[in-house]
Amino acid sequence: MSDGSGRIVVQNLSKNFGQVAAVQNLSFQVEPGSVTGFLGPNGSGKTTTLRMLLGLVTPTAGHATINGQPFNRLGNPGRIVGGVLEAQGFHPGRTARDHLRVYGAAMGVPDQRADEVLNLVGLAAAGNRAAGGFSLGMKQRLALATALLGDPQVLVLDEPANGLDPEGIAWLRTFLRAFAQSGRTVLISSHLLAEVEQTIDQVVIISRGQTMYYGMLDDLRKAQKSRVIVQPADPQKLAVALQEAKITEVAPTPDGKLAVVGATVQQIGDIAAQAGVALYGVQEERADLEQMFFALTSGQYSAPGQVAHGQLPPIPPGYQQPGPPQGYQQAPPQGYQQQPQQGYQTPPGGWQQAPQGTPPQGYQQPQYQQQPPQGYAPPAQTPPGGWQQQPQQVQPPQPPQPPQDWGQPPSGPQPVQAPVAPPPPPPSDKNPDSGGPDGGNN
Ligand SMILES: Nc1ncnc2c1ncn2[C@@H]1O[C@H](COP(=O)(O)OP(=O)(O)OP(=O)(O)O)[C@@H](O)[C@H]1O
Repeated sequence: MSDGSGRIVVQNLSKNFGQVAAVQNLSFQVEPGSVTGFLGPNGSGKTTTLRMLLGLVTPTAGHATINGQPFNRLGNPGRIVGGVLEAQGFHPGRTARDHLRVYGAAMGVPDQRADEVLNLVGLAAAGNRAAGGFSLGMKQRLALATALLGDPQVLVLDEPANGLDPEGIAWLRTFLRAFAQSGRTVLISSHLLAEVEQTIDQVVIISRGQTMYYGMLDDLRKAQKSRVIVQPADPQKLAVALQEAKITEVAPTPDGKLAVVGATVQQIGDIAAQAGVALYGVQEERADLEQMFFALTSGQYSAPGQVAHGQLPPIPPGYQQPGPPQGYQQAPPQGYQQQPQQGYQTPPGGWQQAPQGTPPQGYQQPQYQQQPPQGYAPPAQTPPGGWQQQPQQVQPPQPPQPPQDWGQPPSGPQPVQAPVAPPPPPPSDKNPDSGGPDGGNN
């Protein structure tokens, strides 16, 4: 029996495709009134999880429920869940309006609902155009319109921002925030944190099918740390002086500077002065959220597998406390090798190692840049990789930036009149040519 809560529960969910463990023991919950981002690199298991949630793939173990029920036991799923797994499967010669009417009829909603949802997604002017001529962004909107036909309580969207231009992303953010503010539930996946950062409240980050972080985005923000890059006249002497002052997280940078964690600019300046070491430059750098994401998903770590809600992620590389956390493998990074200077002995314990390996495809390897990336215009959205330069002064962590559009009155989908009869096909399974939603792999 559906509990009507609008809650999504994923419990110890696993899926193997032969030898491929696509999803491993995944657990999280999405509450109504919130937007949860389901994030992970390509191939990390996002789509497989969403497919299990939408009843398109049979789990190997565990379960996923909406309103306390597996998808296939929801009485009229199209009225409860709107799902978009890919913006494909539209009949190319059919107009957007006709496409919606066909799906609406299967769901038992009146024809006029097609125009309502076209308006909701900003496609009113394109209702008479054939979907085959739509851009990717327009197809995303049409797919969303299809999911909204049944005026659902829950939205599950796989990479909804894919193909949208910046204006489209801003629009989607406003729409999803308003949808959630009207008391409904939103779960969206993405492989780009920056793309959804301003939209989501809660985040589930997965890598290789396993949970790396599950909790509020604000808590992840608070976990950001800063480090200070110092350019001393004598790096070795300063490193020793810092060690003696119990500041042990000190690492040489490839260009002969020192990266210091756990000390303020002032503390370092004082220690340098006492040690008689001249400083030619001091800059504070703050790890941005995207970099936390890289650190969590780069695959260099053995994954923790089960992470309780609110559990903070491991400290990103470069910010490790002395000694690697249990279960973690540290190795010298690519592009950031430990390079003791000539005649410059590495002090024992406290030399931190930075990230290893190549980032997942599509990602920029975070660099320990001394200069902000070219063209970087802070601060509305921090670009991937890179560190925010904060010369000389230690800045407190930046408060989360509310999206510009927050606070707008909810403008969610309008109620559908005359709920009707036969259980419609899942809206996500829109491709009549797919030969079955699971592609024979469930
Ligand atoms: N039907 C299938 N048969 C075999 N392997 C599959 C199948 N579906 C997914 N996989 C594998 O499961 C893993 C997770 O894939 P999935 O599509 O869920 O990842 P994803 O995070 O959604 O990736 P992307 O961001 O690229 O869409 C991958 O290794 C993928 O190759």
